Amino acid sequence: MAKAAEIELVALTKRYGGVTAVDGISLRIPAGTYCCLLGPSGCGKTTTLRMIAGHEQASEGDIILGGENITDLPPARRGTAMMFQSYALFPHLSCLDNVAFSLRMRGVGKAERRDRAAEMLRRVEMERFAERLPAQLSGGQQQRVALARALITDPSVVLLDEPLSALDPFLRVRMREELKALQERLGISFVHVTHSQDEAMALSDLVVVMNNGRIEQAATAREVFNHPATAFVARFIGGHNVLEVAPGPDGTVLLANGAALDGQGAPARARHIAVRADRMLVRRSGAALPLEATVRSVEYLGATVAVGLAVEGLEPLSATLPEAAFFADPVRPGQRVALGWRAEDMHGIA
Ligand SMILES: Nc1ncnc2c1ncn2[C@@H]1O[C@H](COP(=O)(O)OP(=O)(O)OP(=O)(O)O)[C@@H](O)[C@H]1O
Repeated sequence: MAKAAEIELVALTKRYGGVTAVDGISLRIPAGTYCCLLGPSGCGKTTTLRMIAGHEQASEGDIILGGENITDLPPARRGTAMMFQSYALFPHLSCLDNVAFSLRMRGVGKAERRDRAAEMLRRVEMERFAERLPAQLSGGQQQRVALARALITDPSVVLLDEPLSALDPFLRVRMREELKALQERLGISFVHVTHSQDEAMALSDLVVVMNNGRIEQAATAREVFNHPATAFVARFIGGHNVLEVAPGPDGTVLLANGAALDGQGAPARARHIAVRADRMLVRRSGAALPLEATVRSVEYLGATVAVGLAVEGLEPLSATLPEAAFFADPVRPGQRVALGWRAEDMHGIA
């Protein structure tokens, strides 16, 4: 087994002509970490992954793996292995031969290749399918074979480019659990590119939120959710209301519609505040809360109910209420309500 190793990206940059796809990012991924690169389309996550894999040459900066500078090494000599979005299995090769393929390229003899490939298939619980062709497998099974193929070179890091996006929602959640369990069992790092917030939150020890070729925040999922570092992160991660604010008199903050709030929880230099949707307080109109809102929408989600709210002069807001709390005193679209939040639930963002 390869040893788990720390990855460090140092001021890593990629330019394509005039386009800066990755803009001087620095990041440390400790050995044995499940790390998700999360961000909207075009933010540079795939380019970052491809630079770590060696499929893309860095324009500037360094990639250090286990203390070794691998920036200019060819892909096969880096100690990384990539699993592609479409799995890229060879359609004319059996599962076993697909898994053994890179060993053949390395000149490993046939008997050893087959033994090692069979062992790898066993590890992903696919040994029964060894002689099948990829087209004779389900999406989830193909993914396991692709994983076995990535793992056979004994990498210290597995790189996964949107590995779950081709799967239906049920299978996606199941394979997500499998990926996490496998990573924990192997003890090596997985670096996984996704644009799905749920996926990143569910899997990651380390969530790296990217935007415009830069890292907006790199932290645990809980830290990102509870203390989003920027307004972009708070909006992108979802589940938050993000509002512009300006400093008001006597330590208050002013919302864009002029309403003054107790500024506790928002530092004086905060330009935005974020409040989790599940921390919003929605009461009967006239209750002692600072805002009056109109209910725009009510969406029943099972465990919770999402209430869309409009406050004059502010961006649309949302509140997530536990099912029982909502139905104890339900509101309907068009209804006026009082709205607010506890000062300690308001998070200031510079
Ligand atoms: N080969 C290329 N030539 C020119 N520009 C490129 C090339 N590859 C990527 N880019 C640009 O670099 C930027 C980052 O692309 P990248 O594929 O890394 O984004 P991404 O975050 O992975 O997006 P997606 O989720 O859509 O795959 C984009 O603006 C993209 O258009």
